[in-house]
Amino acid sequence: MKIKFTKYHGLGNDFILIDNRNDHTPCLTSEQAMKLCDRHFGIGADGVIFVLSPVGESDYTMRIYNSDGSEPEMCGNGIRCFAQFLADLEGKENSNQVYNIHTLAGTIRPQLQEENKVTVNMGQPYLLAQEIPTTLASPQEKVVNQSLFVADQNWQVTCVSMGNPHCITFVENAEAIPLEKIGAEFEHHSAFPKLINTEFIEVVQRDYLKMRVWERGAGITLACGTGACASVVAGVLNDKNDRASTVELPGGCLEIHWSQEDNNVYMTGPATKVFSGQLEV
Ligand SMILES: N[C@@H](CCC[C@H](N)C(=O)O)C(=O)O
Repeated sequence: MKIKFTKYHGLGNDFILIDNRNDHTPCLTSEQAMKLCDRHFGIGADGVIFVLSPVGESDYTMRIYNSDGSEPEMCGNGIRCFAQFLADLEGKENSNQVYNIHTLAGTIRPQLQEENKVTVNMGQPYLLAQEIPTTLASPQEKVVNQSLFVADQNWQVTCVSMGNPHCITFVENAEAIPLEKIGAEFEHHSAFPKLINTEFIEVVQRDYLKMRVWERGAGITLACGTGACASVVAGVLNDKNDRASTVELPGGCLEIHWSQEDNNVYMTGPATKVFSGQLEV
């Protein structure tokens, strides 16, 4: 079977996009997706994203596999690439088109902006322990600045779900965190039944954060959109940063705003096409 694909990235968080608009289910298995993500034996990517037919009132459905073949509920950089891919497919590049995208985290609304940027209404953050999910507090409590023992030391963590789960730690120097050594230990900690994405945040000033991330199912990546949103929410809960903050990631900057008016989190950042090709599976 021959399948066309296009590769995009959002600040170096890279994805293989597949036009699957006529189907309800992905045309590749999770094992096939995992092979395509391999940086030596495949195309190389942090995930594979499928544009599927709509569910309910939505325009399209997004499904994604991480590079290890697991399926997350949502992907922030991925949904900007998804919107840009749709704009390219539909010839809407220079419009302010809004798409209603059905995801496993509910309906998410990306809007095209100028210069390949996309603003996404990422919806409301989930803060209760049962919603993350985590056993770090009783089900109806929030996990804010709570102690977690990982890799032989105590970390003060805050947990936020943007549809997918995040554990955020504020540190003096994000660069100094040995992510490659400790990231997997956070991801697989027994306090997180669905595993966890882990962010380390250095507050440079109240509206500017530096972030490094270990993603569930993908390891260290150059950027994580849901992680940047969750980190700004965590910073507000800990009175570390403003509701509107720039988050600098290894791959570049995202603008995040947790709106006081509607409680939704808005993310603005680029989505860049890399190349197109054809697979034979
Ligand atoms: N890179 C993404 C998040 C992708 C999903 C994540 N690895 C998970 O398993 O939850 C983003 O930009 O949000």
